[in-house]
Amino acid sequence: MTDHALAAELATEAGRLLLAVRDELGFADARTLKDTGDLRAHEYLMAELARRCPDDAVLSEEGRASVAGKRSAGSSAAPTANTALADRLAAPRVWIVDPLDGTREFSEEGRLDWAVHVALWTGDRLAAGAVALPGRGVTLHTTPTGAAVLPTGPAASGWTAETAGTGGSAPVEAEELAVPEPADPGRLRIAVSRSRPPAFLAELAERVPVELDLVPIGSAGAKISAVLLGEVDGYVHAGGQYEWDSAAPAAVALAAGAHASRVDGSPLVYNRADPRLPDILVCHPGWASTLLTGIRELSDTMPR
Ligand SMILES: Nc1ncnc2c1ncn2[C@@H]1O[C@H](COP(=O)(O)O)[C@@H](OP(=O)(O)O)[C@H]1O
Ligand SMILES: [Mg+2]
Repeated sequence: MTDHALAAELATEAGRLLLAVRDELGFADARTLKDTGDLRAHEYLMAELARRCPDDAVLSEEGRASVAGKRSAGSSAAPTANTALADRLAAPRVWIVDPLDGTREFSEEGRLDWAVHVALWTGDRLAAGAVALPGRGVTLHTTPTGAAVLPTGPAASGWTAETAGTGGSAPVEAEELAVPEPADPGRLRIAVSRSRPPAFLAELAERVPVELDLVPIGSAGAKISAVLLGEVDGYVHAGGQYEWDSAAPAAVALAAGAHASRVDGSPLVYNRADPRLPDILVCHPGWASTLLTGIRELSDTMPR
């Protein structure tokens, strides 16, 4: 099985577990639902990666020392820890996973904007990535030819008993994903955080020669997927985020021909000692310079 197929399988299966957690616990106690979802998906991904890629390092949001006291419903176990820092920094292959991105939206009944992220960093690049959108029944992922795909057809909602573990080919027909041109070149729809939209975007809207419509969506993975699916034209975030929030969706976005960078235009770099990666811009490449120039002019007021 290729790294791409493995990433897609693990993200999809973790997503199924998360749907089962929603069914099991319901929405009455949001805190328990969020913690249980975070930890069940984390434990599944850690166990599968340890079994199937025992020599690889892993960086998961929920494997940090700072979440060691967190417990899921019905379990007394602490989360499985990430690869030790020195070993991770020296590792040629590092899986960077967010077991549940958009935790808040996961805990809100009816919302589909949450995701599972599985990415592979190989020292200087994102070598593979998958973003499962379990509520929508799809997983966007990279392929060995350097493309990005969205599986389609009857089995698109996941891997079946027949297709899992049968040598790495995609389980269903796959539609190649190519970041679409904005539908209306005079008006860009920009996805932003529901809870922490960057304040500078209002000012950016005054400076760029197009109208900006801000579209609040939860989860970095769901927002970047929305760009690739043509539901919005870009994603701008600043003020705080971590490597696991963007690694997998950035891998898919780059493979789909999108621009994905820091908001100063520099490349997204992963597997650093400090996993903070506070800002990101994803859009069609044709709009990158307009947005980057507008953001650069605001740089005095940008959050650091
Ligand atoms: N200012 C900030 N500081 C730290 N993390 C942030 C952040 N803004 C967004 N994030 C993280 O980025 C992800 C997407 O956020 P949002 O939906 O607000 O756009 C969320 O991940 P998790 O849900 O995995 O915690 C959220 O915690
Ligand atoms: Mg996240």
